[in-house]
Amino acid sequence: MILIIDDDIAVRTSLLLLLRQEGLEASAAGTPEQAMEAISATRPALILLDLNFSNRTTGEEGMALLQRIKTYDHTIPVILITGWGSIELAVQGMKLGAADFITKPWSNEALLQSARTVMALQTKKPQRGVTRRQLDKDFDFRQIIGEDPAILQVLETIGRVAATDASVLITGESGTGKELIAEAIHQNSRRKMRPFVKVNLGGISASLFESEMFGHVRGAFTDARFDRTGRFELANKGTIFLDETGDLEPSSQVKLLRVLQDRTYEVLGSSRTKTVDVRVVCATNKNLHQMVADGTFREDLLYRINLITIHLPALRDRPGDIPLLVNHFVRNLRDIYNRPNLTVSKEALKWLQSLPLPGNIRQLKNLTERTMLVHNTDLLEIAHFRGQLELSPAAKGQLQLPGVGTITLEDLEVEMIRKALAFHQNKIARAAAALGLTRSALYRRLEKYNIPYDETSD
Ligand SMILES: Nc1ncnc2c1ncn2[C@@H]1O[C@H](COP(=O)(O)OP(=O)(O)OP(=O)(O)O)[C@@H](O)[C@H]1O
Repeated sequence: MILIIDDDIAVRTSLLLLLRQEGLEASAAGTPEQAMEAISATRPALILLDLNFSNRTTGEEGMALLQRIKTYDHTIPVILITGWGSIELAVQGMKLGAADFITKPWSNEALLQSARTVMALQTKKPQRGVTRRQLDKDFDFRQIIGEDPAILQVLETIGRVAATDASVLITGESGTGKELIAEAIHQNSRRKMRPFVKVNLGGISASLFESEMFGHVRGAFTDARFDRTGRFELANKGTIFLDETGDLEPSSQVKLLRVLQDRTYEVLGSSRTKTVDVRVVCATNKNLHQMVADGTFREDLLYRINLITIHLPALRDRPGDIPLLVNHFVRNLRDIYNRPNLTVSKEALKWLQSLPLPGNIRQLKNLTERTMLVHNTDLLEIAHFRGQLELSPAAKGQLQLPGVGTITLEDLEVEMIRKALAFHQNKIARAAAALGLTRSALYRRLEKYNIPYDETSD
């Protein structure tokens, strides 16, 4: 049962009608007392709460009621209804544990989508300790290689939320697989036969945002010689993947918020309002919470896009997956380049695990491909990879040497050895591999420079 709480009888009636028409059971309360009574009589599956309760528009009463509900039973999901002008109230409510918010005047599609999503998510509880085998039985994750517990948890979340329309925010460093995960969400959803439209928001200037996203009609502006279909229309019924969300300029953020809020937009140069039915998946390698604190990203937009957040670990935090990934890339390369006997030595796989790989999976993939293209041998060894790593732009870009005369070569060597030991938690073999030395060569230097080390760690 869905409980509608609003003191305005017109709102109560129209919401009751809307929900019942959709076959959803609903009842309504007009005062906080009635609401609490109804909640204690039957636990609702969802509450729709108008924050601008009573004639006062401060939202105080609504907020107090939200708090009462959450204290009584924090597991009941609450969707807030607020005026567009009082969106900060909704943000405050989200912090108090509301599941979502919609703005008045609401669009019926947006409201129903939100209500269904929130209720669907309620029925699916996170599972701990799922195995890769279990996940592969239930979902299609063929493209995603990985068995690290952090990745399995990511896959568990995707599996759980894919079937709902929940907006998903994917965070993680560059090259960790955000786009691949976005595709997997789409592939495992009921929208999979419909379009998956990727938009790089970082590449769209504020002046072009509307025409790119919503389209334009001929003559809408000087250069508009033809009609243009916007990305939202292309993605209708499917999924829109908004990459580099953190790079969106402030004036575009508010336009995006509007369409995500109401599921409606206007094509540039036309006064007709269009409705869109999309699932939204966003990705960024920026820290949006920090950006909100700095005032460069809208807090209401953040709440709108991150009903579910998925964080992808850096590759260096899941070194166990490196051999699996390399072998997967090699399998593909065998077919692509017709090198059926291509393999990577065990030692090389181990050595690759010791690299910091700031470019993550993309860097590993490129490194494997480059190494295999340059060396016409079937067995790829450490030396083959090392040569290519030194050439890698990621490694070169990182290298910032101190000024000439400020440090001796010996000092630099000592610093680098210490850094490698710290990075690999004093594991001599790993530190040596990362430095391009044999273990005995590293031991010699440790003795020479009097650097303390743990003999038992090797
Ligand atoms: N788990 C994985 N298994 C196999 N391949 C992967 C995996 N994760 C990423 N890749 C591959 O690594 C490359 C980079 O992945 P992707 O483009 O999804 O990263 P990203 O996080 O979106 O990067 P960016 O932030 O730079 O856009 C792609 O070629 C992708 O296919």
